[in-house]
Amino acid sequence: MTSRNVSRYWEWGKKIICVGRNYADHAKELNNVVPTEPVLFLKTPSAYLTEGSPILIPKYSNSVHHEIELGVVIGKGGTAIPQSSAMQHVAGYALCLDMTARDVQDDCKSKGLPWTLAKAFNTSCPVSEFIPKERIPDPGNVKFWLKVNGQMRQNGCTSQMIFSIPFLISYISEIITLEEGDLILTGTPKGVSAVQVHDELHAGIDDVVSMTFKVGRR
Ligand SMILES: CC(=O)CC(=O)C(=O)O
Ligand SMILES: [Mg+2]
Repeated sequence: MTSRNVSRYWEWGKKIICVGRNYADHAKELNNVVPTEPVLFLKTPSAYLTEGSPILIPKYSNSVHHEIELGVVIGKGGTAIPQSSAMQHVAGYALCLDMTARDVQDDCKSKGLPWTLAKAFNTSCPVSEFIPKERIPDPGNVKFWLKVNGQMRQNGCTSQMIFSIPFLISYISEIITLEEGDLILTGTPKGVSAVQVHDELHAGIDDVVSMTFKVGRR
């Protein structure tokens, strides 16, 4: 049997589970209530994008926002994982973008409709190279940033998260069985804003990883 390499998890077609409103400063900038339970939504595997290909703004949106987030790559699956052993299920991390058609999301919210069109379109989940777990010894204190055309737009730290990574793994796995190769996007800090065609998005975790993506249109 050939063994698969988790560092190329995006080729496996597993789940992308996203946590929304996990940073109070971002919830407030969009006039959303700060949650007392995690807000979850999904992206499909066709949302994955790796460096070298452009983020494509869908035809039906005029306002696609960047949301820079820390992603957690699951290495060992499980259901109802206790918080105390949750980190044993992590293979590594990725810096991720949760590209969001904000105009469509606002419309869905006002009509009480799901966010699929706003969140799960093709290329809506650009990811960095895989970051092995050992390279981030304290995932509760990771500083990350995003620049658009050289200008700092988002600058956050996972210490600001409302729900910690072990809590999220435990909470999600009570509802949805986690599998090897799944990716959890842990939410974005404040500073989200619209991108334009030809913009260059450059993001990083200092001394760990950086990534660059151009923006195009379908
Ligand atoms: C309002 C949102 O789009 C929630 C979200 O994705 C987040 O990261 O927060
Ligand atoms: Mg997000």
